[in-house]
Amino acid sequence: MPISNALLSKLKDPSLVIDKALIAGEWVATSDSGKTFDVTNPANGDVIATLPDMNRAETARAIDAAYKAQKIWAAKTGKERAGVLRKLYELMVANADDLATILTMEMGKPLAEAKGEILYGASYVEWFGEEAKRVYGDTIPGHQPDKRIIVIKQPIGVVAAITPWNFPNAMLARKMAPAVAAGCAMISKPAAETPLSALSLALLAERAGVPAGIFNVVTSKDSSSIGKEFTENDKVRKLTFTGSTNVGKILMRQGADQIMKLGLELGGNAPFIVFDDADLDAAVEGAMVSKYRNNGQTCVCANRLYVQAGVYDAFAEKLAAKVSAMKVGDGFEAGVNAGPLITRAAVDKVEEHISDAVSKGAKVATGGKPHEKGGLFFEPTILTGVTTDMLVAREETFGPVAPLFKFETEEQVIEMANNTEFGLASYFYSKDMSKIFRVAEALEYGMVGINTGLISTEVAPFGGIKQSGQGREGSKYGIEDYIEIKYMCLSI
Ligand SMILES: NC(=O)c1ccc[n+]([C@@H]2O[C@H](COP(=O)([O-])OP(=O)(O)OC[C@H]3O[C@@H](n4cnc5c(N)ncnc54)[C@H](O)[C@@H]3O)[C@@H](O)[C@H]2O)c1
Ligand SMILES: O=C[C@H](O)CS(=O)(=O)O
Repeated sequence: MPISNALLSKLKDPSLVIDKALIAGEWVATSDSGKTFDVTNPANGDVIATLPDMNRAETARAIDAAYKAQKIWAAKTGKERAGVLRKLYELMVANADDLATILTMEMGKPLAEAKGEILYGASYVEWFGEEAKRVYGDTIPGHQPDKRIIVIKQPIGVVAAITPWNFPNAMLARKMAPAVAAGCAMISKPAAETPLSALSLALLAERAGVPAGIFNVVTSKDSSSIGKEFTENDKVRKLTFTGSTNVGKILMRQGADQIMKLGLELGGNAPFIVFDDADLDAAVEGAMVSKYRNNGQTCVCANRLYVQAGVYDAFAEKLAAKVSAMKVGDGFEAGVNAGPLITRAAVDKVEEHISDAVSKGAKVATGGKPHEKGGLFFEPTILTGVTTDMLVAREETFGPVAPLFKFETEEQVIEMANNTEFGLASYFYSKDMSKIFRVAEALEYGMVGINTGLISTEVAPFGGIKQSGQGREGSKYGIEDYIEIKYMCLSI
Protein backbone atom coordinates (compact mmCIF):
# COMPACT_ATOMS: atom_id res chain seq x y z
CA MET A 1 0.00 0.00 0.00
CA PRO A 2 1.36 3.49 -0.78
CA ILE A 3 1.58 5.97 2.09
CA SER A 4 -1.95 7.18 2.78
CA ASN A 5 -2.94 10.56 1.44
CA ALA A 6 -4.86 11.12 4.69
CA LEU A 7 -1.42 11.46 6.29
CA LEU A 8 0.55 13.08 3.46
CA SER A 9 -2.08 15.79 2.99
CA LYS A 10 -1.64 16.90 6.62
CA LEU A 11 2.11 17.50 6.31
CA LYS A 12 4.11 20.60 5.36
CA ASP A 13 6.96 18.26 4.34
CA PRO A 14 5.52 14.93 3.10
CA SER A 15 9.07 13.58 2.61
CA LEU A 16 9.19 13.06 6.39
CA VAL A 17 6.98 9.97 6.06
CA ILE A 18 9.12 7.04 4.96
CA ASP A 19 7.94 3.50 4.32
CA LYS A 20 11.46 2.09 4.07
CA ALA A 21 13.98 0.80 6.60
CA LEU A 22 17.38 2.48 7.00
CA ILE A 23 20.38 0.16 6.76
CA ALA A 24 23.98 1.38 6.27
CA GLY A 25 22.76 4.71 4.99
CA GLU A 26 20.48 3.11 2.36
CA TRP A 27 16.67 3.40 2.48
CA VAL A 28 15.53 -0.20 1.86
CA ALA A 29 11.99 -0.67 0.49
CA THR A 30 11.81 -4.46 0.49
CA SER A 31 12.78 -7.19 2.92
CA ASP A 32 14.82 -10.21 1.83
CA SER A 33 11.67 -12.31 2.05
CA GLY A 34 9.47 -9.75 0.31
CA LYS A 35 7.16 -9.82 3.34
CA THR A 36 5.57 -6.59 4.51
CA PHE A 37 3.40 -5.34 7.35
CA ASP A 38 0.84 -2.56 7.58
CA VAL A 39 0.81 0.40 9.96
CA THR A 40 -2.73 1.39 10.90
CA ASN A 41 -4.39 4.42 12.47
CA PRO A 42 -5.85 3.20 15.81
CA ALA A 43 -8.60 5.84 15.61
CA ASN A 44 -10.24 4.21 12.56
CA GLY A 45 -8.23 1.14 11.52
CA ASP A 46 -7.16 2.70 8.22
CA VAL A 47 -3.83 1.53 6.75
CA ILE A 48 -1.46 4.50 6.64
CA ALA A 49 1.68 2.80 5.34
CA THR A 50 3.19 -0.57 4.48
CA LEU A 51 6.72 -1.41 5.69
CA PRO A 52 9.26 -4.14 4.83
CA ASP A 53 9.00 -7.00 7.36
CA MET A 54 12.69 -7.67 7.93
CA ASN A 55 14.46 -10.41 9.80
CA ARG A 56 17.87 -11.53 11.07
CA ALA A 57 19.82 -11.27 7.80
CA GLU A 58 18.92 -7.62 7.28
CA THR A 59 19.61 -6.94 10.96
CA ALA A 60 23.05 -8.58 10.68
CA ARG A 61 23.86 -6.35 7.71
CA ALA A 62 22.89 -3.30 9.73
CA ILE A 63 25.09 -4.48 12.60
CA ASP A 64 28.04 -4.99 10.23
CA ALA A 65 27.60 -1.49 8.82
CA ALA A 66 27.33 -0.04 12.33
CA TYR A 67 30.49 -1.91 13.39
CA LYS A 68 32.51 -0.35 10.54
CA ALA A 69 31.06 3.15 10.85
CA GLN A 70 31.39 3.31 14.64
CA LYS A 71 35.18 3.28 14.63
CA ILE A 72 35.27 6.34 12.37
CA TRP A 73 32.58 8.10 14.40
CA ALA A 74 34.39 7.38 17.68
CA ALA A 75 37.50 9.06 16.27
CA LYS A 76 35.61 12.34 15.88
CA THR A 77 35.88 14.82 18.72
CA GLY A 78 33.06 15.22 21.21
CA LYS A 79 32.64 18.72 19.84
CA GLU A 80 32.14 17.42 16.29
CA ARG A 81 29.50 14.95 17.50
CA ALA A 82 27.90 17.72 19.54
CA GLY A 83 27.54 19.86 16.43
CA VAL A 84 25.65 17.14 14.57
CA LEU A 85 23.30 16.53 17.50
CA ARG A 86 22.66 20.26 17.85
CA LYS A 87 21.64 20.34 14.19
CA LEU A 88 19.35 17.34 14.73
CA TYR A 89 17.75 19.10 17.70
CA GLU A 90 17.09 22.17 15.54
CA LEU A 91 15.59 20.03 12.75
CA MET A 92 13.31 18.23 15.21
CA VAL A 93 12.00 21.51 16.58
CA ALA A 94 11.60 23.02 13.11
CA ASN A 95 9.61 19.96 11.94
CA ALA A 96 7.80 19.32 15.24
CA ASP A 97 4.32 19.84 13.80
CA ASP A 98 4.85 17.27 11.04
CA LEU A 99 6.55 14.80 13.39
CA ALA A 100 3.61 15.17 15.78
CA THR A 101 1.11 14.57 12.97
CA ILE A 102 2.90 11.37 11.95
CA LEU A 103 2.99 10.26 15.61
CA THR A 104 -0.71 10.95 16.25
CA MET A 105 -1.77 9.10 13.12
CA GLU A 106 0.19 5.94 13.90
CA MET A 107 -0.21 5.93 17.71
CA GLY A 108 -3.46 7.82 18.37
CA LYS A 109 -2.47 10.27 21.10
CA PRO A 110 -3.97 13.78 20.88
CA LEU A 111 -1.97 16.11 18.63
CA ALA A 112 -1.03 18.45 21.49
CA GLU A 113 0.41 15.50 23.43
CA ALA A 114 2.25 14.31 20.34
CA LYS A 115 3.78 17.77 19.88
CA GLY A 116 4.81 17.66 23.53
CA GLU A 117 6.45 14.29 22.99
CA ILE A 118 8.42 15.55 19.98
CA LEU A 119 9.77 18.49 21.98
CA TYR A 120 10.51 16.14 24.88
CA GLY A 121 12.41 13.78 22.57
CA ALA A 122 14.24 16.78 21.10
CA SER A 123 15.25 17.87 24.60
CA TYR A 124 17.25 14.64 24.99
CA VAL A 125 19.02 15.33 21.70
CA GLU A 126 19.81 18.87 22.87
CA TRP A 127 20.99 17.62 26.28
CA PHE A 128 23.31 14.89 24.98
CA GLY A 129 24.63 17.17 22.27
CA GLU A 130 25.95 19.21 25.20
CA GLU A 131 27.11 16.16 27.18
CA ALA A 132 29.13 14.92 24.16
CA LYS A 133 31.83 17.47 25.06
CA ARG A 134 31.99 16.49 28.72
CA VAL A 135 32.91 12.78 28.84
CA TYR A 136 35.71 13.39 31.34
CA GLY A 137 38.30 10.86 32.57
CA ASP A 138 40.56 10.96 35.66
CA THR A 139 44.16 11.00 36.74
CA ILE A 140 44.79 9.12 39.99
CA PRO A 141 47.88 9.48 42.25
CA GLY A 142 50.12 6.48 41.57
CA HIS A 143 50.40 3.62 44.05
CA GLN A 144 54.20 3.46 43.53
CA PRO A 145 56.75 6.26 42.88
CA ASP A 146 57.24 5.30 39.22
CA LYS A 147 53.53 4.81 38.44
CA ARG A 148 51.15 7.26 36.83
CA ILE A 149 47.46 6.29 36.60
CA ILE A 150 45.13 7.59 33.93
CA VAL A 151 41.46 6.70 33.47
CA ILE A 152 39.85 7.34 30.08
CA LYS A 153 36.31 6.81 28.87
CA GLN A 154 35.57 5.28 25.46
CA PRO A 155 32.33 4.53 23.59
CA ILE A 156 30.97 1.07 24.26
CA GLY A 157 30.69 0.36 20.49
CA VAL A 158 27.67 -1.05 18.61
CA VAL A 159 24.39 -0.62 20.49
CA ALA A 160 21.06 -2.29 19.71
CA ALA A 161 17.83 -0.60 20.73
CA ILE A 162 14.27 -1.89 21.01
CA THR A 163 11.51 0.64 21.73
CA PRO A 164 7.76 0.62 22.50
CA TRP A 165 4.75 2.13 20.73
CA ASN A 166 3.55 4.47 23.48
CA PHE A 167 6.21 7.19 23.03
CA PRO A 168 7.66 6.20 19.65
CA ASN A 169 9.77 9.33 19.23
CA ALA A 170 10.93 10.15 22.76
CA MET A 171 11.82 6.59 23.80
CA LEU A 172 14.11 6.27 20.79
CA ALA A 173 15.54 9.80 21.00
CA ARG A 174 16.60 9.24 24.62
CA LYS A 175 18.57 6.18 23.52
CA MET A 176 19.95 7.34 20.20
CA ALA A 177 21.14 10.73 21.48
CA PRO A 178 23.50 9.51 24.26
CA ALA A 179 24.73 6.66 22.05
CA VAL A 180 25.63 8.98 19.16
CA ALA A 181 27.02 11.59 21.57
CA ALA A 182 29.35 9.01 23.14
CA GLY A 183 30.65 7.82 19.74
CA CYS A 184 28.59 4.63 19.47
CA ALA A 185 26.58 3.34 16.52
CA MET A 186 22.98 2.11 16.88
CA ILE A 187 20.62 -0.36 15.24
CA SER A 188 17.06 0.25 16.42
CA LYS A 189 13.92 -1.85 16.11
CA PRO A 190 10.80 0.25 16.75
CA ALA A 191 7.46 -1.29 17.69
CA ALA A 192 5.64 -2.56 14.60
CA GLU A 193 2.64 -0.44 15.61
CA THR A 194 4.59 2.83 15.33
CA PRO A 195 7.68 2.62 13.06
CA LEU A 196 7.04 5.86 11.14
CA SER A 197 8.13 8.09 14.03
CA ALA A 198 11.46 6.24 14.23
CA LEU A 199 11.99 6.52 10.48
CA SER A 200 11.26 10.26 10.42
CA LEU A 201 13.77 10.71 13.25
CA ALA A 202 16.32 8.72 11.22
CA LEU A 203 15.70 10.92 8.18
CA LEU A 204 16.31 14.08 10.19
CA ALA A 205 19.44 12.51 11.69
CA GLU A 206 20.70 11.87 8.15
CA ARG A 207 19.92 15.49 7.22
CA ALA A 208 21.75 16.67 10.37
CA GLY A 209 24.93 14.86 9.32
CA VAL A 210 24.77 11.59 11.28
CA PRO A 211 26.98 9.42 9.05
CA ALA A 212 25.76 6.33 7.19
CA GLY A 213 25.72 3.28 9.44
CA ILE A 214 25.67 5.23 12.73
CA PHE A 215 21.88 5.18 13.12
CA ASN A 216 20.03 2.27 11.50
CA VAL A 217 16.30 1.44 11.76
CA VAL A 218 15.18 -2.14 11.04
CA THR A 219 11.42 -2.54 10.59
CA SER A 220 9.85 -5.87 11.50
CA LYS A 221 6.85 -7.59 13.02
CA ASP A 222 9.06 -10.52 14.03
CA SER A 223 10.48 -8.76 17.07
CA SER A 224 11.68 -11.93 18.77
CA SER A 225 13.93 -12.84 15.79
CA ILE A 226 15.39 -9.35 15.68
CA GLY A 227 15.95 -9.55 19.44
CA LYS A 228 17.79 -12.84 19.01
CA GLU A 229 20.11 -11.29 16.40
CA PHE A 230 20.75 -8.37 18.73
CA THR A 231 21.63 -10.61 21.67
CA GLU A 232 23.56 -13.32 19.76
CA ASN A 233 25.61 -11.18 17.37
CA ASP A 234 29.03 -10.66 18.97
CA LYS A 235 29.49 -7.26 17.31
CA VAL A 236 26.71 -5.88 19.52
CA ARG A 237 28.12 -4.65 22.84
CA LYS A 238 24.97 -3.31 24.47
CA LEU A 239 21.20 -3.71 24.20
CA THR A 240 18.96 -0.90 25.43
CA PHE A 241 15.32 -1.92 25.78
CA THR A 242 12.19 -0.05 26.73
CA GLY A 243 9.08 -2.14 27.12
CA SER A 244 7.39 -4.69 29.33
CA THR A 245 9.11 -6.46 32.17
CA ASN A 246 8.30 -9.85 30.67
CA VAL A 247 10.13 -9.04 27.44
CA GLY A 248 12.95 -7.49 29.46
CA LYS A 249 13.42 -10.85 31.19
CA ILE A 250 13.50 -12.67 27.86
CA LEU A 251 16.21 -10.33 26.58
CA MET A 252 18.25 -10.67 29.77
CA ARG A 253 18.23 -14.46 29.39
CA GLN A 254 19.16 -14.22 25.71
CA GLY A 255 22.01 -11.78 26.43
CA ALA A 256 23.49 -13.85 29.25
CA ASP A 257 25.71 -15.94 26.98
CA GLN A 258 27.45 -12.76 25.81
CA ILE A 259 27.38 -11.03 29.21
CA MET A 260 25.50 -8.42 27.17
CA LYS A 261 25.39 -4.99 28.76
CA LEU A 262 21.74 -4.07 29.18
CA GLY A 263 19.77 -0.88 29.65
CA LEU A 264 16.27 -1.83 30.77
CA GLU A 265 13.37 0.59 31.10
CA LEU A 266 10.53 -1.75 32.00
CA GLY A 267 7.04 -1.89 33.42
CA GLY A 268 5.66 0.14 36.28
CA ASN A 269 2.88 0.08 38.86
CA ALA A 270 3.05 3.59 40.30
CA PRO A 271 1.37 4.41 43.61
CA PHE A 272 -0.21 7.88 43.85
CA ILE A 273 -0.75 8.76 47.54
CA VAL A 274 -2.94 11.60 48.81
CA PHE A 275 -2.52 12.34 52.52
CA ASP A 276 -5.12 14.17 54.64
CA ASP A 277 -2.93 17.28 54.69
CA ALA A 278 -2.56 17.45 50.88
CA ASP A 279 -3.65 20.39 48.76
CA LEU A 280 -6.63 18.49 47.28
CA ASP A 281 -7.02 20.58 44.16
CA ALA A 282 -3.31 20.20 43.40
CA ALA A 283 -3.60 16.46 44.03
CA VAL A 284 -6.51 16.21 41.61
CA GLU A 285 -4.55 18.09 38.93
CA GLY A 286 -1.58 15.83 39.56
CA ALA A 287 -3.75 12.72 39.33
CA MET A 288 -5.20 13.89 36.03
CA VAL A 289 -1.80 14.31 34.38
CA SER A 290 -0.22 11.29 36.02
CA LYS A 291 -3.11 8.92 35.31
CA TYR A 292 -4.61 10.06 32.01
CA ARG A 293 -1.55 11.33 30.08
CA ASN A 294 -1.38 9.29 26.85
CA ASN A 295 -4.72 7.74 27.89
CA GLY A 296 -3.00 5.95 30.76
CA GLN A 297 -0.60 4.22 28.34
CA THR A 298 2.50 5.48 30.11
CA CYS A 299 5.00 3.51 32.19
CA VAL A 300 5.01 6.15 34.94
CA CYS A 301 1.21 6.53 35.08
CA ALA A 302 -0.43 6.42 38.48
CA ASN A 303 -1.65 2.81 38.56
CA ARG A 304 -2.91 2.69 42.18
CA LEU A 305 -4.34 5.80 43.86
CA TYR A 306 -4.23 5.64 47.68
CA VAL A 307 -6.33 8.33 49.41
CA GLN A 308 -6.31 8.83 53.18
CA ALA A 309 -9.71 8.28 54.81
CA GLY A 310 -10.22 11.90 55.85
CA VAL A 311 -10.19 13.20 52.27
CA TYR A 312 -11.25 10.10 50.30
CA ASP A 313 -14.79 11.19 49.42
CA ALA A 314 -13.82 14.79 48.63
CA PHE A 315 -10.91 13.68 46.42
CA ALA A 316 -13.07 11.08 44.62
CA GLU A 317 -15.76 13.68 43.94
CA LYS A 318 -13.33 16.31 42.65
CA LEU A 319 -11.51 13.79 40.46
CA ALA A 320 -14.77 12.40 39.02
CA ALA A 321 -15.84 15.92 38.03
CA LYS A 322 -12.63 16.38 36.02
CA VAL A 323 -12.58 12.89 34.49
CA SER A 324 -16.22 12.93 33.39
CA ALA A 325 -15.48 16.18 31.51
CA MET A 326 -12.71 14.60 29.40
CA LYS A 327 -13.30 14.53 25.65
CA VAL A 328 -12.71 11.19 23.93
CA GLY A 329 -12.03 11.08 20.19
CA ASP A 330 -9.65 11.13 17.25
CA GLY A 331 -6.35 12.72 18.26
CA PHE A 332 -6.69 15.25 15.43
CA GLU A 333 -10.04 16.53 16.72
CA ALA A 334 -9.89 19.87 18.57
CA GLY A 335 -10.24 19.60 22.34
CA VAL A 336 -9.77 15.82 22.50
CA ASN A 337 -7.71 14.75 25.51
CA ALA A 338 -8.23 10.98 25.27
CA GLY A 339 -7.53 9.21 22.00
CA PRO A 340 -8.02 5.52 21.16
CA LEU A 341 -6.13 2.74 22.91
CA ILE A 342 -3.45 1.14 20.77
CA THR A 343 -4.97 -2.29 20.13
CA ARG A 344 -7.98 -4.48 20.87
CA ALA A 345 -5.82 -6.37 23.39
CA ALA A 346 -5.28 -3.11 25.28
CA VAL A 347 -9.06 -2.55 25.46
CA ASP A 348 -9.57 -6.14 26.61
CA LYS A 349 -7.07 -5.67 29.46
CA VAL A 350 -8.80 -2.49 30.64
CA GLU A 351 -12.18 -4.26 30.59
CA GLU A 352 -10.72 -7.25 32.43
CA HIS A 353 -9.37 -5.04 35.20
CA ILE A 354 -12.68 -3.19 35.57
CA SER A 355 -14.86 -6.31 35.58
CA ASP A 356 -12.53 -8.05 38.05
CA ALA A 357 -12.65 -5.07 40.43
CA VAL A 358 -16.45 -4.70 40.19
CA SER A 359 -16.94 -8.43 40.73
CA LYS A 360 -14.94 -8.08 43.97
CA GLY A 361 -16.93 -5.09 45.24
CA ALA A 362 -15.53 -1.98 43.57
CA LYS A 363 -17.92 0.71 42.27
CA VAL A 364 -17.66 2.63 38.99
CA ALA A 365 -17.68 6.33 39.88
CA THR A 366 -17.47 7.40 36.22
CA GLY A 367 -16.82 5.66 32.88
CA GLY A 368 -16.34 1.92 33.09
CA LYS A 369 -17.15 0.79 29.54
CA PRO A 370 -16.15 1.15 25.88
CA HIS A 371 -16.94 4.60 24.50
CA GLU A 372 -19.99 5.07 22.34
CA LYS A 373 -17.65 5.89 19.43
CA GLY A 374 -16.78 2.18 19.37
CA GLY A 375 -13.50 0.83 18.01
CA LEU A 376 -10.60 1.29 20.42
CA PHE A 377 -12.12 4.23 22.31
CA PHE A 378 -12.79 3.75 26.02
CA GLU A 379 -14.45 5.91 28.68
CA PRO A 380 -11.98 7.42 31.18
CA THR A 381 -12.81 5.54 34.37
CA ILE A 382 -12.64 5.90 38.14
CA LEU A 383 -13.21 2.95 40.48
CA THR A 384 -13.94 3.44 44.20
CA GLY A 385 -13.99 0.93 47.04
CA VAL A 386 -10.95 -0.79 45.53
CA THR A 387 -9.14 -3.44 47.58
CA THR A 388 -5.77 -5.13 47.38
CA ASP A 389 -7.17 -8.48 46.17
CA MET A 390 -8.11 -6.95 42.81
CA LEU A 391 -6.03 -7.21 39.59
CA VAL A 392 -5.66 -3.41 39.47
CA ALA A 393 -3.62 -3.66 42.67
CA ARG A 394 -1.08 -6.05 41.15
CA GLU A 395 -0.97 -5.52 37.38
CA GLU A 396 -0.10 -2.53 35.19
CA THR A 397 -3.44 -1.54 33.64
CA PHE A 398 -1.90 0.63 30.91
CA GLY A 399 -5.22 2.36 30.25
CA PRO A 400 -7.53 5.16 31.50
CA VAL A 401 -8.58 3.55 34.81
CA ALA A 402 -8.02 5.22 38.21
CA PRO A 403 -8.61 2.73 41.06
CA LEU A 404 -9.03 4.56 44.40
CA PHE A 405 -7.88 2.70 47.53
CA LYS A 406 -8.68 4.11 51.01
CA PHE A 407 -5.99 4.03 53.73
CA GLU A 408 -5.78 5.06 57.41
CA THR A 409 -2.11 5.49 58.38
CA GLU A 410 1.26 6.44 56.84
CA GLU A 411 2.75 3.06 57.80
CA GLN A 412 -0.13 1.21 56.15
CA VAL A 413 0.11 3.09 52.87
CA ILE A 414 3.90 2.74 52.63
CA GLU A 415 3.51 -1.02 53.05
CA MET A 416 0.79 -1.19 50.37
CA ALA A 417 2.68 1.10 47.99
CA ASN A 418 5.84 -1.00 48.23
CA ASN A 419 4.00 -4.33 47.93
CA THR A 420 4.85 -4.84 44.24
CA GLU A 421 7.68 -6.29 42.14
CA PHE A 422 7.84 -2.97 40.28
CA GLY A 423 9.82 0.11 41.27
CA LEU A 424 9.67 2.75 38.56
CA ALA A 425 7.71 5.92 39.53
CA SER A 426 5.75 6.90 42.64
CA TYR A 427 3.90 10.04 43.74
CA PHE A 428 2.49 11.57 46.90
CA TYR A 429 0.90 14.80 48.11
CA SER A 430 1.54 16.28 51.54
CA LYS A 431 2.52 19.68 52.94
CA ASP A 432 4.31 18.27 56.01
CA MET A 433 8.08 18.47 55.38
CA SER A 434 8.99 15.79 57.92
CA LYS A 435 6.45 13.46 56.37
CA ILE A 436 7.72 14.33 52.88
CA PHE A 437 11.25 13.17 53.73
CA ARG A 438 10.03 10.08 55.63
CA VAL A 439 7.74 8.93 52.83
CA ALA A 440 10.09 9.78 49.94
CA GLU A 441 12.90 7.81 51.58
CA ALA A 442 10.63 4.87 52.40
CA LEU A 443 9.17 4.43 48.90
CA GLU A 444 11.03 1.69 46.96
CA TYR A 445 11.04 3.36 43.54
CA GLY A 446 13.57 4.88 41.19
CA MET A 447 11.61 8.11 40.95
CA VAL A 448 9.35 10.00 43.40
CA GLY A 449 7.05 12.88 42.47
CA ILE A 450 6.24 15.02 45.51
CA ASN A 451 3.25 17.35 45.11
CA THR A 452 3.52 16.87 41.34
CA GLY A 453 2.22 14.27 38.91
CA LEU A 454 4.67 14.99 36.09
CA ILE A 455 8.34 14.16 36.70
CA SER A 456 9.75 13.30 33.25
CA THR A 457 12.55 15.61 32.10
CA GLU A 458 15.86 15.19 30.25
CA VAL A 459 17.84 16.77 33.08
CA ALA A 460 16.94 14.08 35.64
CA PRO A 461 17.86 10.36 35.79
CA PHE A 462 14.84 8.41 34.50
CA GLY A 463 14.66 4.76 35.49
CA GLY A 464 13.51 2.12 37.92
CA ILE A 465 14.59 -0.46 40.47
CA LYS A 466 13.43 -4.00 41.23
CA GLN A 467 11.63 -5.43 38.13
CA SER A 468 11.20 -2.01 36.54
CA GLY A 469 14.67 -2.18 35.11
CA GLN A 470 18.28 -1.08 35.39
CA GLY A 471 20.25 1.92 34.17
CA ARG A 472 19.16 5.53 33.80
CA GLU A 473 18.20 7.66 30.79
CA GLY A 474 18.77 11.39 30.63
CA SER A 475 20.68 13.56 33.12
CA LYS A 476 24.45 13.63 33.70
CA TYR A 477 24.20 9.89 34.40
CA GLY A 478 22.65 8.91 31.07
CA ILE A 479 25.72 8.96 28.82
CA GLU A 480 27.64 6.66 31.21
CA ASP A 481 25.45 3.77 29.99
CA TYR A 482 27.14 4.12 26.58
CA ILE A 483 30.70 4.39 27.89
CA GLU A 484 33.41 1.92 28.93
CA ILE A 485 36.05 2.94 31.48
CA LYS A 486 39.70 2.12 30.70
CA TYR A 487 42.42 2.29 33.36
CA MET A 488 45.98 2.89 32.14
CA CYS A 489 48.93 2.28 34.46
CA LEU A 490 52.11 4.01 33.23
CA SER A 491 55.54 3.21 34.62
CA ILE A 492 57.98 6.12 34.09
N1 LIG B 1 10.34 2.23 31.82
C1 LIG B 1 10.08 2.95 30.74
O1 LIG B 1 10.73 3.97 30.44
C2 LIG B 1 8.97 2.52 29.83
C3 LIG B 1 8.58 3.41 28.82
C4 LIG B 1 7.54 3.01 27.97
C5 LIG B 1 6.92 1.77 28.12
N2 LIG B 1 7.33 0.95 29.10
C6 LIG B 1 6.66 -0.34 29.32
O2 LIG B 1 6.41 -0.98 28.04
C7 LIG B 1 5.19 -1.71 28.12
C8 LIG B 1 4.26 -1.25 27.01
O3 LIG B 1 4.92 -1.24 25.77
P1 LIG B 1 4.78 -2.48 24.80
O4 LIG B 1 3.43 -3.08 24.91
O5 LIG B 1 5.26 -2.05 23.47
O6 LIG B 1 5.85 -3.49 25.46
P2 LIG B 1 6.43 -4.80 24.79
O7 LIG B 1 7.44 -5.29 25.75
O8 LIG B 1 5.36 -5.72 24.35
O9 LIG B 1 7.16 -4.30 23.45
C9 LIG B 1 8.22 -3.38 23.54
C10 LIG B 1 9.14 -3.60 22.33
O10 LIG B 1 9.69 -4.90 22.42
C11 LIG B 1 9.45 -5.63 21.22
N3 LIG B 1 9.35 -7.05 21.58
C12 LIG B 1 8.27 -7.73 22.00
N4 LIG B 1 8.60 -9.02 22.25
C13 LIG B 1 9.94 -9.13 22.00
C14 LIG B 1 10.89 -10.20 22.05
N5 LIG B 1 10.54 -11.44 22.44
N6 LIG B 1 12.18 -9.94 21.71
C15 LIG B 1 12.55 -8.70 21.30
N7 LIG B 1 11.71 -7.65 21.24
C16 LIG B 1 10.41 -7.87 21.56
C17 LIG B 1 8.18 -5.02 20.68
O11 LIG B 1 8.09 -5.26 19.28
C18 LIG B 1 8.40 -3.55 20.99
O12 LIG B 1 9.25 -2.98 20.01
C19 LIG B 1 4.59 -1.40 29.47
O13 LIG B 1 4.89 -2.42 30.39
C20 LIG B 1 5.29 -0.12 29.88
O14 LIG B 1 5.32 0.05 31.28
C21 LIG B 1 8.35 1.30 29.97
O1 LIG C 1 6.01 5.45 29.17
C1 LIG C 1 6.88 6.03 29.85
C2 LIG C 1 7.79 7.01 29.15
O2 LIG C 1 9.00 7.01 29.81
C3 LIG C 1 7.10 8.32 28.94
S1 LIG C 1 7.68 9.66 29.89
O3 LIG C 1 9.17 9.61 29.85
O4 LIG C 1 7.16 9.54 31.27
O5 LIG C 1 7.15 10.87 29.24
